[in-house]
Amino acid sequence: MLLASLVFLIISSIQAPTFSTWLLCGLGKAHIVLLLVSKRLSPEWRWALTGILLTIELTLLCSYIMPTSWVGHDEWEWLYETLSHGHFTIYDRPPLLMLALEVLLLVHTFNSRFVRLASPMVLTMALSMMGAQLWLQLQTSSGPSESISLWMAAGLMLLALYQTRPWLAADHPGATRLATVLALGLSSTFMLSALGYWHFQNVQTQYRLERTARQISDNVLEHVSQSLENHHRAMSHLTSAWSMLERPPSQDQWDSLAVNFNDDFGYQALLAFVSPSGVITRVATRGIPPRTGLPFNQLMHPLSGNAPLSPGADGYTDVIDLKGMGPGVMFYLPSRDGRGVIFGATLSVIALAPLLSTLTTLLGEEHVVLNAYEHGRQIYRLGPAETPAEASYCNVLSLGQEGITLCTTPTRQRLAREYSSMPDIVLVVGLIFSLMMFVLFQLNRRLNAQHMMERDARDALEQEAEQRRELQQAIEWMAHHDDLTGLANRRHFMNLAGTWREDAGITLLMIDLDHFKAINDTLGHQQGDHVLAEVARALKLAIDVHNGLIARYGGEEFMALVPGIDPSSLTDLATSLREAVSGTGLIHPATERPITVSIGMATGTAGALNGLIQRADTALYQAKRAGRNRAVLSPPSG
Ligand SMILES: Nc1nc2c(ncn2[C@@H]2O[C@H](COP(=O)(O)OP(=O)(O)OP(=O)(O)O)[C@@H](O)[C@H]2O)c(=O)[nH]1
Repeated sequence: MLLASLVFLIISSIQAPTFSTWLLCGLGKAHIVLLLVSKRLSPEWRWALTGILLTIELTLLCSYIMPTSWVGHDEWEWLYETLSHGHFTIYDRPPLLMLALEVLLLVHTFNSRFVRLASPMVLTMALSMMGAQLWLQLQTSSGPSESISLWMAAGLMLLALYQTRPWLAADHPGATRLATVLALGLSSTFMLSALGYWHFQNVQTQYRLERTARQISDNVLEHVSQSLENHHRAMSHLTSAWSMLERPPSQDQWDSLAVNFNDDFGYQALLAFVSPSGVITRVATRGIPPRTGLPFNQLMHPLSGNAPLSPGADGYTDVIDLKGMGPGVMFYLPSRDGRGVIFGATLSVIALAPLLSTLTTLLGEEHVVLNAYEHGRQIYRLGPAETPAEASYCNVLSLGQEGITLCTTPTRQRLAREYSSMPDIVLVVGLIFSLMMFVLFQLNRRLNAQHMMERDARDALEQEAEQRRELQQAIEWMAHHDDLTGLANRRHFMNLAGTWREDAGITLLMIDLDHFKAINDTLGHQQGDHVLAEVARALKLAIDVHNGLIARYGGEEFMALVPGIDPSSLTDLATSLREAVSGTGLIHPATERPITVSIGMATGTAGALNGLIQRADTALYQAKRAGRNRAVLSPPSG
């Protein structure tokens, strides 16, 4: 793709009609070569070369968008002509669209992050600019220069495709693509508006220029026509004067009237009085030796076919060669005596060059060039030595029998002055803005995606932490409790009891299910577990009433601790526990009566817990021995 792009640019630069096209192609080729060798270059060199190219392109671009109040056309012209040794003028700049695209593509090579973000928009811009270039060229006349800019546009377009390749190759999930398309749509609308505005303004400028050119041309025509009319009127007066004399003017009369007349009209080459036979009898000349006789007959020669002194008619020639005075026209007005007999005619020769040179100041001020044509043949050129632009406007001047065509063409300087750089500024700013807009959209989308990812990751992390916390709690609970009954285990019980004040009076109870083995044996181990769990739940409820602690001591045996050592309340306590167990509704399979527990109790202080356990255990043993389903209080220790 890169090579194809290079080929297109080489073709266009070989045939480049102007230095600007050649320069633009050259910059494009340098850009491609830079891309080709960039991997072998050190970063410093790459940056330096890119910087040089970019400086040149930006300088060219600035010549479009810098207000002329900052840097005038003359300064730009001087800069370019100096740099290009006179090849290049400010009025022959590279096509703006192509130049803007090339700058974008070059900027595109700078930063890989920017490349990824801006790629789709650069590609869209390349497509739009190529389309716009093509459309503009179809609108205007086609010629070799147009086809060359098409080659150039195609080359730059391929270059843009190449540079957006990483983005095109990347795998985009559907949502991302949709977001990109939306961002592209919005940014492209903005960009196309800028392009549209630019084109509209250019068309307006073109209309304005055509109007101005027509106006200048009309002014020129009016100026010349006015001069000729004045001349003709004056000549009629002169002729009338001879008619009033009813004879040809004497030398004195000629000198007093005709010579002054000749001096008044600077563009008049010769004024003469001609006898009916065609011989010049009186003459006043400007630039032609004041002689009478043959030389002027030569001038008169073309008149012979026109019957110059035909009675009653004013006459004039076509534009003729005035032998050494360039092209010109002869006018002649016959004079008649009182009887209407022509006794001679006044002949005036107007040379075109002096006549049109009266326009020098006007043309110079307006910066236009004047060309005069007769039958399509250029016969005269006047105006500043500046290069004329293509646009010109023509009017026909009635001079002689056929008239001549006067065409005014504004110079390029004039066009440059008429052009406002505002459309170009709007276009370039619009392009940059739409690109930035797209990048911002993309950045925003990325940030959103990143934000969502971060939020998801944070949620997942929090969830995991919560799970860990729950697991930790479960582990801790399991470490401190019996999982079958949910009661504290023996160690936890001991730890909790250790927190009680040592001198607090307490009662320790050892509670054991009666004939539990038989339950297991008869109903099964699972049912035995159920019984254990139900009894534990009932015992806990009963112990909680007394703000005590209860734990599973092991097997079918429970251990409880309640504050207080009052013997009467101990009996109530034991009774409430036994009732709680029988209240579960569980029936012992062997006796077919509610299940029962035996309880051993010991009172003392919390500080002597181990001794209390031992004494309560002994009391429990005694309760079992005494027939079960009862409570025995251990006698107070020693
Ligand atoms: N289902 C079940 N049985 C258990 C569990 N722990 C211990 N046992 C059983 O409990 C029974 C205890 O039996 P013994 O020590 O003979 O006592 P007993 O049958 O209750 O008779 P006395 O205590 O003398 O009234 C044994 O059969 C144990 O297997 C348990 O977690 N689940």
